[in-house]
Amino acid sequence: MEERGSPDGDPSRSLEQGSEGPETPIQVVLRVRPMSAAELRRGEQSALHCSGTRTLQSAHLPQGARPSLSCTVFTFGQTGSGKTYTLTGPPPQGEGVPVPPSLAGIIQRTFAWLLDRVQHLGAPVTLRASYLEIYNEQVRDLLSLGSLRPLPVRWNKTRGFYVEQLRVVEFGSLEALMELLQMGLSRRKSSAHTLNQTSSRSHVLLTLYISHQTPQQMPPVDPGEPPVGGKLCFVDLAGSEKVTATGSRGELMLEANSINRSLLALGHCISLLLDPQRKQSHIPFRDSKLTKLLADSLGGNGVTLMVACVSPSAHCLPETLSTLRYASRAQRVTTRPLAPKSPVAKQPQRLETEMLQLREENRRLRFQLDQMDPKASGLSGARVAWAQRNLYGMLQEFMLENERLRKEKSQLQSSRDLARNEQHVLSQQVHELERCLLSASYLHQLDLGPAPPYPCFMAPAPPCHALPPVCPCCHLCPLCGAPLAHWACPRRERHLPQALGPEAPGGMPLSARLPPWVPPCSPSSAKCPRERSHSDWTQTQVLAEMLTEEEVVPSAPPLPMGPPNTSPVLRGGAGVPNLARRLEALRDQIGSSLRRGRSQPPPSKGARSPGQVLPPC
Ligand SMILES: Nc1ncnc2c1ncn2[C@@H]1O[C@H](COP(=O)(O)OP(=O)(O)OP(=O)(O)O)[C@@H](O)[C@H]1O
Repeated sequence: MEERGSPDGDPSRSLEQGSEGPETPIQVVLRVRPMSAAELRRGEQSALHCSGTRTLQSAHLPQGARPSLSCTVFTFGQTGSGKTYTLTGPPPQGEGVPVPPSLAGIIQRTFAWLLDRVQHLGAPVTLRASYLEIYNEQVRDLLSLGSLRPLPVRWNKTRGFYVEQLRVVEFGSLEALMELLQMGLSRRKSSAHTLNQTSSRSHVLLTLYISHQTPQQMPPVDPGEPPVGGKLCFVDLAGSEKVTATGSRGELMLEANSINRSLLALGHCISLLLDPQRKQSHIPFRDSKLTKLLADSLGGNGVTLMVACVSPSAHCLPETLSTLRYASRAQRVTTRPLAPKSPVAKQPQRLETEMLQLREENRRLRFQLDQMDPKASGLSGARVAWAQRNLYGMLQEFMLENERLRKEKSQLQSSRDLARNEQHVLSQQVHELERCLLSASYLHQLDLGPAPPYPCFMAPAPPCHALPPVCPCCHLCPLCGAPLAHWACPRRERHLPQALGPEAPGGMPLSARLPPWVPPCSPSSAKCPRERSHSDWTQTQVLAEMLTEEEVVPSAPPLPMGPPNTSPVLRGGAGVPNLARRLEALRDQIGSSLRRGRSQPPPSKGARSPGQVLPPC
């Protein structure tokens, strides 16, 4: 079931607003304009006499709708019946010629009264205005800075139906308002037809917004949204017309149809609002733009004044009677005037309830705060203190652990640097020893006899063999002249045949020759004869593996004095132990080679034995 009388049938919207007042009937007044010159010219007679109690007279026309809450004044009636005239008065007779106050329209009179009240009260009031027309079911902003273009009608809970992007202009004087009014009127769509030379072809809504706050104190929610406060809406409906009577054709006829359709929708809503039973149900305010924008006025939340305008002419009597029936129905519609929702305009009872709730909340929060106070006595206070101590303790622990981790990290870094240095030194030593060993083996193989103790063989440093081969014969050491193993020469393939010949003594290629300490291989052995490998020269499997092994880059050094629970990852890789093992193995190998060399008889005169060449490094 939809909310009673809610324009859009949304109950939540009604709940958001303040409490409703007593049901108030829509005020309807009748205004009969005098016979026009055209009517008199046509010889038409006046059909209405404003006398006695049978006819409501214009004398009851209010001096101005007193703006409180949301007020709507709208005029309705046949075309040419004087609706625009009633609201705005006669058009200006010329530049600077003021309209006599006695002829002023409702808008001028209302605004004059309003300004007077504002000045009298001395209250800071902001006045704004918007002005729109509904032409052929399109809403157009008459105060827009650009061209007239259709604007969408939206709806939300707080505002109800509203026109999006409608310009709202601030004004502060009657003259300023009249300027806005004239600007809007000049842009309003009007045409001439048989019954009215300046017939309005659109419904227009002039809305004045009255707020008690200055814009700085309370800016609107969005630029297009009118400020919170009172609202006065003046609606000048386009006149209903019989197309046959007005002789409208083409565009005029289309306009007339649109006007009549929207007036029909308005009449339908009013009929439904009249019936208390049907008022409970859905009111089709959405059927037209006009009913949407008048929904608040008719639906029950504002004060509404309807001015029925009729022509006295007998020629217009059927339309006049229709207007009177319309007015009669409308005055039975009741509304429940409601102040616009405002942050400061809450009801006293609601404020009192809120205050009590806030007091209770305040008391509860104070109690909770007391419970959290460490100085407070009792179990809760002790718990809080315990929690605080624990937190402090945890913080201290974190700090200590942080410090410990920092120290550990620094130790690991220095250990790593130390190990790297050690690895470097060991690498150099291994390198030198390998060279020494290979040179010695080669000399031994060539049977060159004992060699003088060349410095390069006596000590690891300087690493003369590590220098690039600059001598013409690259198999001799460029510094000391000691011969190098043939594979130690980077250009051995080019120089070896010249230096040593394609074959070494014995008719066997040098690379295939066995060193003298190698036991003769068995003829049945599949490996014999074969290309010599490093292992042939070193004769030690471990050494061969180590020499062919790729350099291991340690991920981290071992911890010399590492804590027992240190992660294995932090203890480092096997690079240094490998090098140390290689070094040790090389030393052993060199020693054993020397020993074997010494135990064998010298192969020829002047030949050097490896034992003589290579002292233990
Ligand atoms: N009270 C009045 N006194 C003198 N002239 C009036 C009065 N009311 C209306 N008129 C004149 O009657 C003519 C039609 O008035 P008006 O344009 O206000 O009618 P309307 O109902 O707004 O017409 P429409 O619906 O076609 O726009 C105008 O020339 C206007 O000056």
